[in-house]
Amino acid sequence: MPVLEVTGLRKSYKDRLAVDDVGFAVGEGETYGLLGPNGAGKTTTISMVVGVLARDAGEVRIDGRPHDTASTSTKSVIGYVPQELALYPDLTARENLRFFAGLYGMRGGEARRRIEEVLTTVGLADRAGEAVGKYSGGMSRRLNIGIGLLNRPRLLVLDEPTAGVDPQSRTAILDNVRSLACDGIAVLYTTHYMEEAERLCDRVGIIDGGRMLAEGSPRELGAPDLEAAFLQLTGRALRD
Ligand SMILES: Nc1ncnc2c1ncn2[C@@H]1O[C@H](COP(=O)(O)OP(=O)(O)OP(=O)(O)O)[C@@H](O)[C@H]1O
Repeated sequence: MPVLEVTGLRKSYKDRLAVDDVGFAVGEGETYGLLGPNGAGKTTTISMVVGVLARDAGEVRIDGRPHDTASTSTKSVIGYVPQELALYPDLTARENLRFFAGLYGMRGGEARRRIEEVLTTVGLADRAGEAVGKYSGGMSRRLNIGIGLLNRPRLLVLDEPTAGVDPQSRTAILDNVRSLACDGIAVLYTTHYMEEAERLCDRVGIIDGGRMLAEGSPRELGAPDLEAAFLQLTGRALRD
């Protein structure tokens, strides 16, 4: 059974149909990339998957259980890393993690241990005592991923985690995602970097105008690469 199963997802903003009959599944240890240009419907899709946005139609199942904005038991197994950073700049990385651990109901020794584990995972252990306001964009994003990992999610959802970050952090983030998938976490992430999706994803879904145009492994879709596949499917270059 897949960790995440999405069927017939639909969402309109007033009269604009942003997501139209989108479906896909992500299994344990699998990395699934949702690929598409700006405005394709990626953020709307994953917002409904994590349950921060109500859908108009369709179904989301986590480990076979129905999931929506009101589901607390399934929400607790999802780690969500939004595009917008939600960090307190005056607090250190460790203090930020402590705050979010508290929101997850983690306390005392359990919280302290998990925070140190997460800091090591995202490669910030030696900078954990610094105020986050002094962090680079890439380091902040890594901390955001750390927050998403605090409650040991079964499904980690990342919205454009490498957009606008320095090359060193980009590599660190990609290595992180790879090793999380090796640990059995299902990873769903959005990107418009074709080359990154080719390197990282077991499967990708190409979305445009709110519709899933094609789905498969990068090799299956490669014509000869994903960039060309997108061009073939839509008649447009991805980054125009
Ligand atoms: N809150 C909103 N109100 C009205 N329209 C919206 C809203 N959010 C998104 N849209 C529209 O819905 C469509 C899909 O947007 P969405 O943000 O899901 O795309 P995206 O693929 O994530 O793009 P990006 O890469 O720019 O984040 C776009 O046409 C967008 O303008």
